[in-house]
Amino acid sequence: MEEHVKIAVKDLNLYYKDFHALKDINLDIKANKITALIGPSGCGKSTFLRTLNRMNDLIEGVRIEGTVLLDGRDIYAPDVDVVYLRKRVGMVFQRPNPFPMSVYDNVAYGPRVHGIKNKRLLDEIVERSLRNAALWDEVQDRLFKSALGLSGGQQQRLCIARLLAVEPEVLLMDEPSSALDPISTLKIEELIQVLKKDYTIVIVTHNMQQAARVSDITAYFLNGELVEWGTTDEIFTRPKDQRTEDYITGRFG
Ligand SMILES: Nc1ncnc2c1ncn2[C@@H]1O[C@H](COP(=O)(O)OP(=O)(O)OP(=O)(O)O)[C@@H](O)[C@H]1O
Repeated sequence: MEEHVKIAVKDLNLYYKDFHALKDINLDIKANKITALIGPSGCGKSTFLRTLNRMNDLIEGVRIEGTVLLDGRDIYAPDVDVVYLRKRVGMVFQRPNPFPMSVYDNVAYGPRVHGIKNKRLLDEIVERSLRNAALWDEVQDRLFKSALGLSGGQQQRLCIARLLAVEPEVLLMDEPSSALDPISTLKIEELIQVLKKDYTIVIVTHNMQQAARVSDITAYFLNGELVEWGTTDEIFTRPKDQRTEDYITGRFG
């Protein structure tokens, strides 16, 4: 069966004023797979991730050329509703950033913004989202307490629950466990594995073991170029490009 390409990136270039940060990127992001973006610091992984839901639009002096097709439609077309795009393609950041409000209100925030007022429906969404983020058992007794009282790992899963509550299709994760301890990291990795059944996931990681453990597809970036991409198994055992080999064997980066 042909795999569905959820996001097709074609000839993508991005400039921060005069600085050419992404160079002719071509990549297919497959539905219900986990794609890991790896590469040394400053190679453009986060910049690339942000092009997938137009988060770079918020940065002054950014110019983008090329196309990013989500289910075949260009997300940079002039008629695209960016708020709706970011609901479909949501993002989790490096540091957990819950809102300074209760656990419940954090998760209900998105659905409320999208017009859901019914209390029973909101209760259902909050519980389902927290369960799907593997957090329900730990917070069901403190739903109305501040989210800022949760541990870092719990806060990050809360941010994932907040994202799931608006029913996205693609989850972008920018080093989601880099601020967490090893046990919380493991929980996030297990969660990501479960979520791929229902979502398409793109994860930036500094940690090559993490990429090898969690992802199906790996893309190696260097100096704004996508050097190569393929199945994680291929990239880690039979890379085609010497530069990839140097990086994954730890000779560089
Ligand atoms: N807002 C900005 N304005 C100008 N240059 C930027 C901006 N954001 C990033 N850059 C530059 O673009 C390049 C790619 O940065 P990016 O953050 O995407 O890399 P990265 O691979 O995610 O790095 P890291 O792993 O350190 O987070 C870097 O040279 C960076 O300095």
